[in-house]
Amino acid sequence: MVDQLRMFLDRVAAAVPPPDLVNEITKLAAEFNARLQSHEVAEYNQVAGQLIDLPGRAQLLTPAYTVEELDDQRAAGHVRFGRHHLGNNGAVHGGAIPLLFDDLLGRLALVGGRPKSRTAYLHIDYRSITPIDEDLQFEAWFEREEGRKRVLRGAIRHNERVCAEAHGLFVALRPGQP
Ligand SMILES: CCCCCCCCCCCC(=O)SCCNC(=O)CCNC(=O)[C@H](O)C(C)(C)COP(=O)(O)OP(=O)(O)OC[C@H]1O[C@@H](n2cnc3c(N)ncnc32)[C@H](O)[C@@H]1OP(=O)(O)O
Repeated sequence: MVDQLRMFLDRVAAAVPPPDLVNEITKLAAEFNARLQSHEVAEYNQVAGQLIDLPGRAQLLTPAYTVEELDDQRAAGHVRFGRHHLGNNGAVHGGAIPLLFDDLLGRLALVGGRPKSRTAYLHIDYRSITPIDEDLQFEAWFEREEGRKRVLRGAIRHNERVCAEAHGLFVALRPGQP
């Protein structure tokens, strides 16, 4: 379902459908929404975002990324941004790139039994165009840990070319801290 929804977003972004088809699809989408509404659960019971083996852990906000290597210091894998992530001229929207890094670095910050943390800052350097509809490689790693502070870095590459780099501080939450 999540794969189809991601594809739907890409199709909506790319298509210029005739009015009849727009009306038909709007009705179908309204029906899907109504059917799902009756199955809504509280945040802590939802599965979207918890399905760690699915691309982007089935979190629709996040680009579909797949972790292929993971230990308690480093993660690596690939990501593909779709048409609905387009900024312009074939380049990924500048706001979609921090989404990937926040999720990826935030996830690595948890590995190895570390307590939950929240992003205190996330700095992105846009080094070159990040293309949509291409398989891109990413890497994330720990720079250092000082008490509750975890400083992580990341990079996205298209083949050998660096597209974007990230530098983030994640602060481990105290017990009971939201
Ligand atoms: C299957 C599931 C997978 C799950 C995989 C899930 C991955 C998703 C990850 C997503 C993560 C997010 O997006 S989280 C959402 C976005 N972030 C937020 O909403 C956070 C909002 N901010 C906060 O809640 C707070 O400011 C905190 C928690 C970040 C920090 O507050 P605090 O706990 O009171 O700590 P505080 O004493 O202020 O700071 C602790 C230390 O960090 C330093 N520090 C704090 N903020 C900063 C800062 N911006 N820049 C520099 N340094 C800072 C302080 O100087 C201090 O250093 P020293 O004096 O000790 O040296």
